[in-house]
Amino acid sequence: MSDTILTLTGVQADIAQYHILQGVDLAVPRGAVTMLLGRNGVGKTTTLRTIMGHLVARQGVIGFDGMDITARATSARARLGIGYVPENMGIFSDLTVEENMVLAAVSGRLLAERRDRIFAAFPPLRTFWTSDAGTLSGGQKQMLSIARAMAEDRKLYLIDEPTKGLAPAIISTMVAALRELKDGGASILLVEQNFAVARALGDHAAVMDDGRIVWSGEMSELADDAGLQERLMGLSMEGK
Ligand SMILES: Nc1ncnc2c1ncn2[C@@H]1O[C@H](COP(=O)(O)OP(=O)(O)OP(=O)(O)O)[C@@H](O)[C@H]1O
Repeated sequence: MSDTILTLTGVQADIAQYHILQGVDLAVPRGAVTMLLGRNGVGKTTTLRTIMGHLVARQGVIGFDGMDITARATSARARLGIGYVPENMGIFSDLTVEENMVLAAVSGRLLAERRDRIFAAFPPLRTFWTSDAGTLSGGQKQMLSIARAMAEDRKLYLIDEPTKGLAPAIISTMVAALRELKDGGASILLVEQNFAVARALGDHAAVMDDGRIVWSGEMSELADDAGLQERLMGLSMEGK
């Protein structure tokens, strides 16, 4: 079994007439957290969407767990074990928390053991289990969206800005839950603007600029080098 679960080689993708991904080369190690970092608008979300198949790569190869998935449908990628937590959360407001979870389980059943693990990671979901998801707070919705990705065992989680707009206390809950997911052996590719969160969770980092990966290495190396952070990501990431 290769140590790398996902590889992107020269991946290019367009949104309408715009050439957004301009040749992304990325290797995501198995059983670790890789942070995908970079300034606003450089193509991080587009990279996740292209890996999931919501956008079609017009050039390049996406390899997952030893297979070429470049031409596979999104549903096939999900069946192979890729879970995606989009930034806009992708939850159903009119359904209860429980119904949202059951729908997320491919088998249509949520195992009790898995449900208990999710309750342990996100206690508010137990409290609001029978409430409509639309009535949850922003942080609780974010928890539900990550919990939905955990409804089945995934080989790889793609998670887009899970702490965006959350209060500091909720950010710690989110970090603890993501750490638990990581400790369970999951491979995670995580887009994050909060550098403290990136530092706390990341094993590896890849930095994007203008539709390409411009740096990759150990998260600790980037975290310890303020000059490198400034050069790669600008002052906006500093001190966060
Ligand atoms: N539907 C769209 N139509 C046109 N351009 C788009 C569309 N969606 C994204 N873009 C553009 O594609 C580029 C990459 O966007 P993307 O969302 O991938 O960036 P990002 O790195 O995730 O940024 P952020 O950190 O701000 O979320 C941006 O310039 C954005 O304006």
